[in-house]
Amino acid sequence: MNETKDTETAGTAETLSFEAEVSRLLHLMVHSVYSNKDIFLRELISNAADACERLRHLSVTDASLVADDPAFRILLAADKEAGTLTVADNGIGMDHGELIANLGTIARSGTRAFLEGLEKTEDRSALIGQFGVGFYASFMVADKVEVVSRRAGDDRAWSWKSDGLGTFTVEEAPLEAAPARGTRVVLHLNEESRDYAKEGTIERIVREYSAHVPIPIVLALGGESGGEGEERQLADGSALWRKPKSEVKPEELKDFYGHIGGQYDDPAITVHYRAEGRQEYSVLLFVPSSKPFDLFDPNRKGRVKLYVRRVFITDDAEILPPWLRFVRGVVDSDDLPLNLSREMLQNNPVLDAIRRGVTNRVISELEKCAEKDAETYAKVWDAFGPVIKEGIYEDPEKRDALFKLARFRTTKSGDGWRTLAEIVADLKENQTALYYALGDDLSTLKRSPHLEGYRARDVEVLLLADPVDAFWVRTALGYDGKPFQSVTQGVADLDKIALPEDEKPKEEAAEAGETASLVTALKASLGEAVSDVRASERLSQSPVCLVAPDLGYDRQLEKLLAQQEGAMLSKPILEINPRHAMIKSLAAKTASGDKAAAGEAAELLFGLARILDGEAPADPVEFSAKLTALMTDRFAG
Ligand SMILES: Nc1ncnc2c1ncn2[C@@H]1O[C@H](COP(=O)(O)OP(=O)(O)OP(=O)(O)O)[C@@H](O)[C@H]1O
Repeated sequence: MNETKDTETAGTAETLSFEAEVSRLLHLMVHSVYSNKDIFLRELISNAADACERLRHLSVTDASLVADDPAFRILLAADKEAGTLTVADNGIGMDHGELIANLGTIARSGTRAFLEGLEKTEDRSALIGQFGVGFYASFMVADKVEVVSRRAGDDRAWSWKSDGLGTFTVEEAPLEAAPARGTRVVLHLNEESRDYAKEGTIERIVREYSAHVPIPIVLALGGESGGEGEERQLADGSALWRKPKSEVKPEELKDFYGHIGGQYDDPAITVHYRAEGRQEYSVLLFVPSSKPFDLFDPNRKGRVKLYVRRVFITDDAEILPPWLRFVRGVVDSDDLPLNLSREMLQNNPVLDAIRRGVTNRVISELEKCAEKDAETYAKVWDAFGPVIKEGIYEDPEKRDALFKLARFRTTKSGDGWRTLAEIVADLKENQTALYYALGDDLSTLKRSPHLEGYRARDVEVLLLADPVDAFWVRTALGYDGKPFQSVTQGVADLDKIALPEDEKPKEEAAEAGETASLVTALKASLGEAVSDVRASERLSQSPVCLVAPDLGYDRQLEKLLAQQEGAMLSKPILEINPRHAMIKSLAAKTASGDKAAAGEAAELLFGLARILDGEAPADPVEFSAKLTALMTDRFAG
């Protein structure tokens, strides 16, 4: 942020610039990328409710903060004449520094990622509308926004103003013109948005999006904001999650999900229950149906809010493990103390029991969905599978349960998904391992030469293209007694699995003796570049491929570790296909004493194998010189 002035000066306004990314976001808002502008109000009401809940929590230890005005509420007021809409709360408020930091930069990682996502995606309309972008959404409907805020317990108030065009001003506000506590946001509606100054419109939007925020919402009738005028309550602020399941309607759940999840999609799974017994708590959680943008944010924080007897405590209690961080919602305990300290969050047996109970319940709800509603589950897996799989290696205790939930693309799945149980049920006779291929993307993986021999024998191979796959697959011992084995590592034990009759290679392999002389000649030529050269079982069409030694890591995993940790790549093994016509004649030539042929071909074969592995030949200049010479022989003259 580019502060032109950073001292707190009463009476004079400081003009500050928005952080560059906020300006980009505001530009999008002003040119309204959202087709549904109504959502701005939900964003402001959500902020107001959060501010009230944060103060309610602080007041547990300092009751004086709310002594003057103990009833939290959100007040909406519309003024048709002036074309303004006001959203006021008596929550925690913001001081000078907070106003600048919170309303001048982008605080949430999701919004930042949303912006990046928008720029990368061609089909913007599919993304827009599902995600809220917070306070800045105001600029879709307003050409000027004023915020006056007084932090609870402070004796100064501050005013923030902006037209959303690059800068904002902050100055001290006279106390008589500021709320006694909390924040007032006044939107000066633009020409096209005057409708939002009508009471009917406001009521409709609140009913649709915000009827279940846990703070009461009132509408001041006749444009009176904060005076003695008439008011109508639009929402009672009761805690939806505390109501018995049978009394809650699906629309109410969806509305609450919007508030708590910050998204506008429909939840795929709703988990609503009350735990009774040793610990008593209410749970209302949602599995979204689309991916939030900060799913892969490195801090991997969950978004489950912890309440104690309806008082919001924190969204930092890590109720669910990081691999369930996509779940949104509320857990409200009857037993925890209201003034939970940081230490207690970390070491509290009640909270630990809640964590265990809620995690197990979410897993079993996912299982239930997988069994009963494959279509919805496929959506959930599509969006969150890569995250759930993190649990396979982070939480060994949950591994079996997660293997049940896991779905895979395989050489036989097409666009569908296969479970490990299905794959195991279809193992071929004598197949002793579950084979997998690791890579960056599915379409390259599917065409990998390493799969040829497996395909020819109709052996199913898991295609693992998520970055997380490399990690769990090397720690998982196996499934149902079958180890996981990479198709690019070690000797492919394929000779024990029968080839279907009509798939048997029509041409016999080169004589073993001829192949052996070619192997020796290639080894001599390639020297230190490879750790070994050998005849391959796994190839049926391609002449060569590279594999990793039996011990150590799979080739893809090695590359990943080399990138991330600078680890050394081990020398690969070059496998040659003794049934390939070119290899056969090269072998025959070598065996009959033509040593030069193998020497000439070695560099080209090795280069080819590297290209098939997604790499450049070790010496691209040498490789292209040799290839050019060959092509000249073939095509010149
Ligand atoms: N009415 C308010 N009272 C107090 N603080 C507010 C208010 N509105 C916004 N803020 C502060 O400004 C910050 C930025 O708000 P914004 O709506 O852009 O994102 P956010 O609310 O943090 O996102 P999320 O809705 O995901 O929590 C908030 O985190 C909060 O600290």
